[in-house]
Amino acid sequence: MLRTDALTRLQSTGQYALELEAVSRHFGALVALADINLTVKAGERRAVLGSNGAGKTTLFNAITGDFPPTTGRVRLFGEDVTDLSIHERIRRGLRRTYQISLLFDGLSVVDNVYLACRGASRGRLSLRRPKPDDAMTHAAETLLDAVHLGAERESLVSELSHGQQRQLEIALALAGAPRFILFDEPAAGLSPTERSELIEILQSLPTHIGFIIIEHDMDVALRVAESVTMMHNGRIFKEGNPEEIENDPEVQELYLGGGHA
Ligand SMILES: Nc1ncnc2c1ncn2[C@@H]1O[C@H](COP(=O)(O)OP(=O)(O)OP(=O)(O)O)[C@@H](O)[C@H]1O
Repeated sequence: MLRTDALTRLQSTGQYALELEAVSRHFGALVALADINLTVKAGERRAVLGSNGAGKTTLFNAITGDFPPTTGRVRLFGEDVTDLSIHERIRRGLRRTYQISLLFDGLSVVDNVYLACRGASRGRLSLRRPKPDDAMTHAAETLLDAVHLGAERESLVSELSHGQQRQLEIALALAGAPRFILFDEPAAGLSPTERSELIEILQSLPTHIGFIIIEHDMDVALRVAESVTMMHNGRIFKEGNPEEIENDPEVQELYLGGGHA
């Protein structure tokens, strides 16, 4: 599962998975993102933290193309993708999970992942009925094991717990060889046990897959990330490793001690 060779190759080229250069996003008079400069190395795991309205989701939207930036450039693995569609960014290995569920409730767990694998493949428009030993079915099952849902393969999504549904969303994001994933608050609403499982799943992702995680749960964020970006009022106000961020007096004042829910 680990692709250390690929990771080493990427890192030795010094390639960035993501580069944001002077990215801003305005909604009318409101400046949701102001002059964001951010780089994330290939394979790096970064947490983006900040209070409500800090601009975290808008940042994700600018990266994916859901709401392109008002000004600035976005580069993915060295390629300028600012003017590319969401789908073209997905084809280049970018994935995202949302705060709201995008699962098909009436389908089985394995069918949800199968459809995601198929959607990410070249033959996605084929009407050919897949054979039972289809490589994509195998890929779907491998992904279910990676998110600890192998035993729930045939369950309907509607029968899963909230935590299991979040795990399934991670499996969907892993479909079709992603290179970089944006996780939007994957721990929201999880029980302590489900959080531990989530941490384990995120820590076990193949090492060549980098990610950014937006997370209000500091324990989850600081345990899965090696670097942290703090946002406030649409700006980056601090970057560091988890220990530096946790011990930073300004961060404690603004975020940890500031009554943030
Ligand atoms: N589509 C939109 N139209 C108008 N304003 C928006 C839109 N999306 C976000 N905003 C505003 O931009 C600012 C940043 O919002 P954003 O959702 O990015 O913050 P956030 O850090 O993700 O907050 P939260 O932690 O609550 O999800 C907020 O003031 C928000 O009201």
